[in-house]
Amino acid sequence: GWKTTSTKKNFCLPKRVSFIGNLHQLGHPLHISLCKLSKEHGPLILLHLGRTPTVVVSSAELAHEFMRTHDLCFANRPRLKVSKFLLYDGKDLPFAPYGEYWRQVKKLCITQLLGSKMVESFAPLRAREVTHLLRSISSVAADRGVISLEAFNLFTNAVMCNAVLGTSVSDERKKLLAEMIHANSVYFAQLFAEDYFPALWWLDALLGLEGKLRKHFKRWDALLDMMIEEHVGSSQEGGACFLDVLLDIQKNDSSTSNICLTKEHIKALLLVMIAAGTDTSFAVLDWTMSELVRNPNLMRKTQEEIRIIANGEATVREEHLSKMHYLKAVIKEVLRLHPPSPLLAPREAIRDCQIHGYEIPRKTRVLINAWAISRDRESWENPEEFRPERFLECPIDYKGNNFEYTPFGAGRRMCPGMQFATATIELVLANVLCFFDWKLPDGLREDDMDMTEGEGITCLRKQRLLLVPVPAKLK
Ligand code: HEM
Repeated sequence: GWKTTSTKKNFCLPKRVSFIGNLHQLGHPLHISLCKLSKEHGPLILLHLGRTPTVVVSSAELAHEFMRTHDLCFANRPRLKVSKFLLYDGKDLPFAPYGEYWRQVKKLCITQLLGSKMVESFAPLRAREVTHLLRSISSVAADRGVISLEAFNLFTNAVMCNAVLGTSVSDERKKLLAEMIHANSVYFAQLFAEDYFPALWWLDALLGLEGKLRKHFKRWDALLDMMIEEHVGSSQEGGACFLDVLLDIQKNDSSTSNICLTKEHIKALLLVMIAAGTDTSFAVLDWTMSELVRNPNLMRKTQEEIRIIANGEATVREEHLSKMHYLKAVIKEVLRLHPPSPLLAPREAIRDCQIHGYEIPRKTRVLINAWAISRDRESWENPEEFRPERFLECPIDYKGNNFEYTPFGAGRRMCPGMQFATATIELVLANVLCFFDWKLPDGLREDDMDMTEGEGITCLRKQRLLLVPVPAKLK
């Protein structure tokens, strides 16, 4: 049960109805409804989601407690039904329980798969996919047509798949993957009865949810088998991809690691890499284009910087990016107002822990509302305003040391894909903004843009943005 400590601090408990607890108070999107609750009840609230006690953290100071001071205590993830079914029961990385397997694979990601050297080695691949995207935008522009930002989703997917599998993916497969990744995101946001009322595990089956999840998993499993088979049977161009590294470890050929990987581990890891890397990076592109089109002055300022630095070259290259301070500030501001994972990923207390005098028992689930924190008036001036300049004026960044701003999380469970993601995002934005001007389709005004968020664990716009690309007149 919940105890208060000697200082007798009581948790802020929104009034709850017996049995369902606070589930009825939660709306969509979850981070916004939790933000409203925390405004009413304080930055640390305890919800009873069914039988699962869940703490919601909504201030920078408390985020620091959970992800820095007591990070080890909260380094576990809850064992959710969706990860049991879709991620081969936690054989992935994001939902792997805290322990030796997680530690080894995380190390592998940081030092090899997603480390600086590997990210650099993918530069030609990023350049190739950017050229491919620029060509498809050009052909739309030549017909004075409209392009859906879905094209940018296929781009992030292509970069990720290429890095994972070492080969290009057909357009047809890209579309299939984009659809399956979106379905994952929706399943991860879904409330399954078993997660909140373990005794009611059968209810998910009765409601047909479990059947759908199983079917979805079977499609993934077959696709992953096929991708591995195709990879093993083909000769590779270029350097090592993620799958090569994993297969080497499986054969025990690698001297750098002593993890024991089964085929299921490999499939789980491929699945999360492809999914975690695609949707989140696309979300940043989606919101950046939306915010810039809505703020034409900022769009102009961003383009001016890029065009001066690119200085008439045929493409913007990675060497140019380090000088593009305003573009980097735009991306930071997008990650502040629209963090792709607004509640980070759920954590679970490994043991009892005391935070600010509150006793938090083992197994309590923890949600860090990064969305609410990066819009908190305590930390940010005019937080609702899209103003990239704020990042030119302050040294705050997303590397996990500023707890008022943690779009990639912080501590042991922090995202290992940050560098991979920013390299991709910066390059593609610099290019599409350099070579095209972007307008809304006829009849739509900036003020009419629908900025509502859609469903799913990754926060994307509800409506795909449609834009008219116009080739830029470069001097
Ligand atoms: C803009 C893009 C991205 C954002 C905003 C993002 C955000 C996040 C967040 C918030 C977490 C949870 C952190 C926590 O619990 O403290 C996470 C975890 C993770 N991300 Fe990312 N991510 C992005 C791109 C990527 C990419 C490109 C990859 C790799 C392919 C990736 C792989 C992972 C993995 C494997 C984890 C789990 C880490 C663990 O549990 O130890 N992410 N990410």
